[in-house]
Amino acid sequence: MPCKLAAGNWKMNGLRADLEELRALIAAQPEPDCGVLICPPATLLAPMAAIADGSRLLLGGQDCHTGQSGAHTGDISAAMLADAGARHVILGHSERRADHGESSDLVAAKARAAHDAGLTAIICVGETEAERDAGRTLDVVLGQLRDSTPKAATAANTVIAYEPVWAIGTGRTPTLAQIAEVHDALRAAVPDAEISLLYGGSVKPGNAADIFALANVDGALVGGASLKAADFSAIIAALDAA
Ligand SMILES: O=C[C@H](O)COP(=O)(O)O
Repeated sequence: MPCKLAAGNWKMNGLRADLEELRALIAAQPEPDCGVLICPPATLLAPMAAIADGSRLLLGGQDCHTGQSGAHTGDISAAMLADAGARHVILGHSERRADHGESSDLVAAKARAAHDAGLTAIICVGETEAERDAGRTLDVVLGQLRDSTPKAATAANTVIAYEPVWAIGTGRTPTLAQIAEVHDALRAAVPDAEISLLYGGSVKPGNAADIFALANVDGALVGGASLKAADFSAIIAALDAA
């Protein structure tokens, strides 16, 4: 059975003052049944690792380079993330595909680097609104899955996150039937049937339970609602109850 995971992506948000939210989250959810992961900006990984020491909270990065070291100014490697306390890394988020022109081939190379460093790669896929309107959702999502996922991916080293681009940060979510259609197709296509499938895109305390009730949704990749301990804690509780 795939592992349940509530993953928070802080994106380019968070200063040291915001570490209080992490302390509050650990206090609110000391013994979650599901995996709980926070992916902060790289600047907060080490202080978060110190706070999370002895708790069940997992930490992750938001991107990594394809190499483990070298002359790549401004980049960060999977080995560095692991050294700072990360167990996971988000790869191929639509914001990186759009802002940095990342291709699925590059995402696959980054995923191999993550695996080599012992990290679990959270590989993101998702269609734009124009692609959905053109009836291309499954073609786009399954194509990204095929091209972004290393052949050696297993449930032990890979998680897939379905994030419709038009639902990210907009307050709009697909219908439950639309989420189910994509997740059912992903389940049939992943190289290991035990790989966890996360939904992401405007997940909030108010809609989490309905999304988590879907058969092939094993958790969520949460942006805005992961920044506040109270909201993310409610989403974790909904996943534990599903
Ligand atoms: O990585 C998280 C997703 O992009 C979702 O962000 P959101 O929950 O703010 O819509």
